Amino acid sequence: MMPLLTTKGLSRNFGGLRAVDSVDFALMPGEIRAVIGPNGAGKTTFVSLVSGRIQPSSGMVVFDGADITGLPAYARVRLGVAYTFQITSVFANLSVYDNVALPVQRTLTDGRSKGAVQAGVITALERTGLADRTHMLAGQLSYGHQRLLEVAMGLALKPRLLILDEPTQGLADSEIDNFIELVREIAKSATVLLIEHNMPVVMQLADRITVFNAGRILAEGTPEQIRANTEVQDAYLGTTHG
Ligand SMILES: Nc1ncnc2c1ncn2[C@@H]1O[C@H](COP(=O)(O)OP(=O)(O)OP(=O)(O)O)[C@@H](O)[C@H]1O
Repeated sequence: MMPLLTTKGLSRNFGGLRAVDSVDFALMPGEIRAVIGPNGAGKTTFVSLVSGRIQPSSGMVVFDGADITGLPAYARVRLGVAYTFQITSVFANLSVYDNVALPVQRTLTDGRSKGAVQAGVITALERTGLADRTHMLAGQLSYGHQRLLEVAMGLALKPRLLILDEPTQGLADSEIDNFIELVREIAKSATVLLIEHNMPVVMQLADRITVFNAGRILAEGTPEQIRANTEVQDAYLGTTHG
């Protein structure tokens, strides 16, 4: 089987800092992959390079066999790479429905009819359990529901690869259980790449784990392999992440 996504020698500098340093990475179709690592390890920079939110200093990104290095984020969305927008991009004074519909209207210019857009938005809201809140203002949703709204915004783009950046941060335990079920459901039709700090979530959800440290991949493996890896435990010592 061919990987859905690969990176080769992917690097990104910020001034003198090499935030992502020559990363070779491969993701198989249908996988749920968790990216973990201490604060400042380069996780967000790495997934931002994959999504096209930022561009690399060197190296390449290949999606489904095509070199997508240099393509802007919206062009990658059209190919099937969606990144969940941080909560700051939820428009509090727009309806839940419009928050999901707008990214679709902005990025997918594949001649979809209004009805098809509408159906896609409703499906995404149903899958995330927000269908009975479509007309509420997004700002009236609870924090947990706003985080689900971000996922709905990504899902409505019908991604083949859905990238989630710390999706469970700030959720209550009961919300986290529902979230785990949601991601398993999403993974039936898409590949999922998530940055996650909540270790029980990572251990329950991930098929494989990639551990970043100082801009590089320190280790990669199944949850069992990563749990038993003393190098990984050492990398976390002295860091303050919860
Ligand atoms: N836009 C930027 N300008 C300058 N430095 C940056 C920028 N973005 C990230 N960095 C630096 O790059 C390094 C990696 O940051 P990044 O956010 O990718 O780490 P992370 O693993 O996602 O950390 P966290 O778990 O805290 O979110 C850090 O030292 C950070 O300060």
